[in-house]
Order: sequence, then C-alpha cells, then structure tokens
Amino acid sequence: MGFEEATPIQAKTIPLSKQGKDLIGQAQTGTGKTAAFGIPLIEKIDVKSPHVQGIIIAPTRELAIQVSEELYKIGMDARAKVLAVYGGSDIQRQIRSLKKGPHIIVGTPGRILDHIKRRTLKLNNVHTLILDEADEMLNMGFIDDIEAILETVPDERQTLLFSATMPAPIRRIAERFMKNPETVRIEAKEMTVPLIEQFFIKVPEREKFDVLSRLIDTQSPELAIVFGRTKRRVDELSNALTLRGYTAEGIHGDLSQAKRLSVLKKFKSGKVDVLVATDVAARGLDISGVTHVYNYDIPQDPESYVHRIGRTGRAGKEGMAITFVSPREMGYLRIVEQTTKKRMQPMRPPTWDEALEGQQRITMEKLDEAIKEGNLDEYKTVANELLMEHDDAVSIIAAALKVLTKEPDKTPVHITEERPLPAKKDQYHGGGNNRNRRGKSGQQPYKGNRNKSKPQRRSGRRP
Ligand SMILES: Nc1ncnc2c1ncn2[C@@H]1O[C@H](COP(=O)(O)OP(=O)(O)OP(=O)(O)O)[C@@H](O)[C@H]1O
Ligand SMILES: [Mg+2]
Repeated sequence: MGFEEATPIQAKTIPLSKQGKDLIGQAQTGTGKTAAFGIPLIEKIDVKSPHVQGIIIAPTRELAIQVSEELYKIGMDARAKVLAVYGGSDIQRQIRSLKKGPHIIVGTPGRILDHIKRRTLKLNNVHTLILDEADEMLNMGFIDDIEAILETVPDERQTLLFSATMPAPIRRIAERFMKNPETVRIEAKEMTVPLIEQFFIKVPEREKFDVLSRLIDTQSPELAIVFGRTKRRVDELSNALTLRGYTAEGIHGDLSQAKRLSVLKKFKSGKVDVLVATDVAARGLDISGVTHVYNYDIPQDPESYVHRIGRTGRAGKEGMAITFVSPREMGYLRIVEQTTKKRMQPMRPPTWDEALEGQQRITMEKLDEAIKEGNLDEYKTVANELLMEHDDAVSIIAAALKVLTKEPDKTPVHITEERPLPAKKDQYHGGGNNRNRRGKSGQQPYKGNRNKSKPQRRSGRRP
C-alpha cells in the first residue's frame, strides 16, 4: 500500500493485538487506526474456513464501505474476503454475498442486526470484534444494537475499540464488554492534530453565509467540507452555495443511499468542491485533498468538533479548520478548547475586497500556468489585433482578468436562522461526554439535532 513505516498507534497496538489482548486504541484523527486494527485482523483470518471470523462495526454506511475497502486492500494478498453490509442498499444482494463465505464483515449496527435476525449472518465463529469510532458506537443511540450483536458473538473473542476520542463515561461502558482491556493512547499534547490550523470567527447568525462565501473566495480550498447543524441547514447551504456559483452538494441522513454515495463520489473526484454535511460525515471518512473544514455552526459537543476538523490534516498533510461562533455561543467554544487542549485563533472575516483579491489571484495563477504551458500561437493573432486597437496592454490584461475572474457573488440567498445553542455552560464543564446519562434522566445533555436516531430507536435508519 506504499506505507513506509508504521504510525505510532500502529506500532503500539499491532504487537499487543497479535497477543490476543483486548484493546482500547485512542489516537488522533487521520493517524492510521484502520490499518492498526486491520493488519492484525487479516493475519488472524483462516482463509480456508468459510466462516465469518471478524466483524467490524462502524457508525455510518459510508464509513463501513470505506473501512471494508481498506481491509480489502490489506487482505488482498492473503485473499481474505471482506463484505460490507449497511442499510439503504438491497438486502437480497447482500444475502447472496453473505452466502459466498466472507471472512470479515464490516457493517452498520442496524443492518448487521437485521441479518442476524434473518439468520443470514452467523457470528458464532467470530474471534475478533472491532468497534471503529468506539465512543460513537457506545453512546446511547447505538448501545442497544451493539449489545444485541454482542450477544451472538462468542465470549472468548478478542474485542478491539478504536477512536480519536474516548470520554471517560463511555470508556466505562466499553469496559463491560471487554476482558482486562489495555488502553493504548498515543500521548499528544493536544487531542487534535498539530497539522490542522484552527481558527474561529465570531459572527452573528445572519452574516454567516456572506462570511462563508468570502472565505471560500479568499482561501480557494482544494476540497472543503462545510458542517451544518441540521439537515435543513445542509440543504439550504448547498442550494445557496450553488446559487452563488460554487460546485457544492449536501449529504445527510434523509437522502437516499444512492444519492449519498454519488455525492461522496463526486466530492472525492473533485467534481464537487464543497461538500456540505451534517455530522454523518464527521467520523472516520478519509478523503484526500480536503484542505479546509468550515464549521458553519459550532458543534454541540467537543468530540464532534475533534472528528469534524479531523477530515482535514490527515496522514501528515496540512489543513485548516474555521469555526463560526455566534456571540452567544462563545461558552461552547471555550468548552471545546478545554477538551482539545488547544486554543483556536480568532480570525477576522474577510472583506469583499479581500475576496476579490483572492479570486484575482486565482485568475493570475491560471494565466501564469497558461503562459508556462505555451501553445498560444492560435491566440496571438487576436492578441495583436487587440493591441493595435487599444494600444494599452495593461487595459487589455485588466479586461481579460475581469472577464476570467469569478467576482465575489452577492446573489441574495435564504438561510433559515437557527437558534443559538442554549447557554447552559455548567453542564459541559470538565470536558466529559455525559451522553450516556441520557436514558436515565430523560434529559439530553447534548441537546439538539445531531441527525441521528433517538436514543432508544432500533431501526436500521441511521444518520
Ligand atoms: N503507516 C502508514 N503510513 C502512511 N499512511 C498511512 C499509514 N497507515 C495508514 N495510512 C493512511 O492514512 C490515512 C488515514 O488513516 P485512517 O483513516 O485509518 O485514520 P484514522 O486514524 O482511522 O482517522 P479517524 O480518527 O479520522 O478515523 C489513510 O489514507 C491511510 O491509508
Ligand atoms: Mg478511522
């Protein structure tokens, strides 16, 4: 796969994993946790056996697919068969694939459970169970499904949990499912990757969209992800961005699976430059070329922030994350900073002039490139004509620049205002994630629409 050396989490967990130990592996986003659990799992697979031996559970369909693809690559030489099962796709086809004797299943909880109930998936020969994004998998929205799946897996299994975040209350739940788990944490000063530059912009709700447009104009990201709080938000933002001339599309849980996959594919191939997403795209997705993450809305909990901005700055690359905070939400910003142990730098919103400058620079770069490439003979006759006519080279070039530059667009757009997060500061202090108390108290400490199922729901529909 072209890897030259193990990343720290791989170096530390692979030997322990090969000894058969239960592990909780925590390391920053984009540092190779997939291969950290994938390599030893592949080594343990008996390819001559027709049974499912390893199961990996992931919180979203897109992540399940991505992890299965990475496992497929790792296991290609060993001829290990990997199958992804997830909701929103034809179950009959999955059943046919399951009959072909895959060794490793990667799936989302609802669909895995569905197959278990239909008896199309048997886990009684599973020796390794892995929860990717373990803290997310063990929060109240998923725990029932996970428990039900665990009941069908032999007790003498090895259990591996990986995530960039592992709040203490969730870790305590996790330990119930494990045998003397060893925690491997890559000690870092900060929870986020140092390669990600982190900024915040204090901006009133109604000004956010203009600020976002100008940021994109001045920073000209290669690929950018804009995170919004709700599905409506995502729809409105992607429409508004399109109106202003950006190639943007949205992804969230109310779209059909086919649409979700096609949007992601277009984004990966660069046909779409701006992906607007709910937290459905916050965890685990590994898309190269994402240079900027914009949090249009500050996330409701610090873990979500860590994962969202972690979509950039992966595998040694640099990235930039900019978080919009409405004045009343400044308390949340501080709580995020306490958890990540990293200050975000304040940033001034770019002005219209700066946005124009940014766009002019892009045009200049394009012209520069065209000059270097040469091959301009077919245009030189016309160029000379223009020169004869106007006798002023600067005016001609300025006109060319003007025609070629995408000026900062002021097309009016409608974005429904979202209420700021409630200012219940004290609940969040200590940086801990207390989502697991939801069920008992009837309260949701992390209140709001995280675009995922309600705590007790068991259906296969996920973010
Ligand atoms: N040893 C390695 N050397 C170089 N690149 C690697 C190595 N291991 C993994 N990678 C690559 O690094 C990228 C990030 O890996 P991966 O998605 O596993 O990160 P992660 O730690 O799971 O992040 P997240 O917390 O966001 O899920 C992938 O493209 C992967 O192929
Ligand atoms: Mg991962």
